[in-house]
Amino acid sequence: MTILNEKSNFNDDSTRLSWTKTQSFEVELRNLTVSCEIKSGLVPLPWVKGEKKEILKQIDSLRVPAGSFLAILGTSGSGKTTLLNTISGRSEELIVEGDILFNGHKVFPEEIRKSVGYVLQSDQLLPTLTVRETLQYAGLLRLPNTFTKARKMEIVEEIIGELALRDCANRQIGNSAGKRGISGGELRRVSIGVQMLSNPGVLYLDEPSSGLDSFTAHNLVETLLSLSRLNKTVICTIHQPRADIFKLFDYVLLLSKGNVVYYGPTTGIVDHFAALGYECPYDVNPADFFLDLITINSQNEKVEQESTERLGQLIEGYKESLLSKPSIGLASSSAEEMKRFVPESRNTSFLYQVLLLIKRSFQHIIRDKSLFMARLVETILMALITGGIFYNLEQDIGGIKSRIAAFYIVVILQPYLIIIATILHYSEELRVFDREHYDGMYSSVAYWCASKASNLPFEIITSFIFSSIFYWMANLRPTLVAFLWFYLVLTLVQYASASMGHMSSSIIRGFAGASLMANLTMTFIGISSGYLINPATFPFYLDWISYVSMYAYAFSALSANEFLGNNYPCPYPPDDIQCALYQGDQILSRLELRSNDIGFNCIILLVIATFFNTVSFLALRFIKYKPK
Ligand SMILES: Nc1ncnc2c1ncn2[C@@H]1O[C@H](COP(=O)(O)OP(=O)(O)OP(=O)(O)O)[C@@H](O)[C@H]1O
Repeated sequence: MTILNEKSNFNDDSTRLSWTKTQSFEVELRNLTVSCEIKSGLVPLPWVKGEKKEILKQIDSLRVPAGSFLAILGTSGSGKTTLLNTISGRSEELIVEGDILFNGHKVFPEEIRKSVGYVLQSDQLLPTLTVRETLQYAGLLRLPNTFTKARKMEIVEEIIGELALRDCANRQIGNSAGKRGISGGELRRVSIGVQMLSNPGVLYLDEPSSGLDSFTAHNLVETLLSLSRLNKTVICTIHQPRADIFKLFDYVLLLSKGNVVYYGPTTGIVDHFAALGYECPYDVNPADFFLDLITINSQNEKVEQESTERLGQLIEGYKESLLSKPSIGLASSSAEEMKRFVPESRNTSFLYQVLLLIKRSFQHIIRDKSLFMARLVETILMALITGGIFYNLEQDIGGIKSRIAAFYIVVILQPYLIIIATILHYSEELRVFDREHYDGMYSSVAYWCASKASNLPFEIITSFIFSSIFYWMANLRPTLVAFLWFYLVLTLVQYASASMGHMSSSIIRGFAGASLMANLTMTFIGISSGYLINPATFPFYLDWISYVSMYAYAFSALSANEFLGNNYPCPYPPDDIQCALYQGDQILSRLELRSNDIGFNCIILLVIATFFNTVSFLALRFIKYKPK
């Protein structure tokens, strides 16, 4: 592993951040108790107090020396993730009592989050970027702006080398939805690299080896050991490690039912349990042996009682041992390392974040071939199909009726597909946003601006393609001005629809929930377009829908564009009453639209899109989704 041999050469005395000057933290827990509130009832009411349930019970005098490697082990539900989240400042929903100290100073969740790295159990990365690009974007956003771009890239290359990612540096990340990419172990290392780029004093990892084969898991844990030797305190939770992996940890914390059963050097665990009467057989993996010992077996009452008694005895045994007493058996930090911790502020300017995120989002959209091609092919196919159905419309009564039907189809169908594509796109991208925003890489405002700007060109292009094919195939009003209005209206309704998709995704994460919300909204406002039901006939309590329906305004604009002042050849004598059926203004008045003013309808479409955009902005800003 290169990391052990290669000391970084990117010192920069002008900045706090450089590898050799990394401030590593000793992590100390004093009287730490973590509980949650369990509320009864079908719908938990915020003002009703629930029952308090302790998840972690009084963890005291637990010190993890700076630059060491600690593994938190325990049975399922023992509280490993809760502990990791608490000491990394990520347990907002829990009641935390007691103190967390970094280098002897009490720190609060906000401060902790800014100074540590947290590698989630699942890798939230954009699948279309290469390993190198992923780390470069993270470097550009996380490294201090006192570094030049060239220097940031140098640091990224160093990390790629340290994490043994050179062979796959130019390969795309990929995803489980069919996009081939790098292996699971490489994926984990990229996630670690992203966190390393904030130069954290402590690196936390939740089940870093889950889903990896044992060889890859061993390599990964070796990498983590190497990082700790670079003066990073590394703390991870892990499930049943192999014996050769177990040996790599400096310290082990054994948890069962929220109690500490052992905390101390890995080398001392066998002797500690032997002293309590539980000798680990030489041919058994110590991790398996100790985990079995601390598991409550509920197969039947008798064994459950036995295992509960044994666990109680082991917890007491630990409490009475020297290991549970402060500073016994553990190295303490030097005076230099006990310096007051200063939280890092965000490194880049707002404009820089927006421009970088726009570039990245463009890359992602263009490279997401399935979605990009689906959007393009779908637009062309939809234009050809609808153009084919309404091909070369006659100037007679049938043709006039078909024109009205065509406008309804155009304002509903194409935007509907846009909504689905938008939600599909954001359901993936927002998972990455949640992680990066939580990590403090950029502001939600910067992300919102970038996502709006990067998607707009695609709305403009796809609606141009659709309009160019459909308009002339259907034989609509044959003037350039009328075509341009048609294109503008279609662009605006598509933009408003995409904004609605974005809004749904910003409020509800995940494709299923967001598309359900968007579909319901769309069905509701779609019926009031003015084609299926005349808005003037709506019952009073539904009257408002047509005022907020983008489809109603788009339908009005397209109808006005076609019929206003446009008379079709009447087959009857000019003074025949039936000729009114061929006069555009008469047709419009029978449609009883909200407004025949195309410009006014376009402005309202913009207002509706702005409303959706404002809601998505507020949702991204104020609804916090904790990354998983
Ligand atoms: N926010 C919460 N609200 C209610 N209960 C919670 C909450 N967080 C954790 N718990 C409960 O606390 C216990 C410990 O959970 P935790 O996820 O920390 O365990 P774990 O050791 O990481 O388990 P596993 O290995 O299965 O992931 C579980 O019983 C869990 O249901």
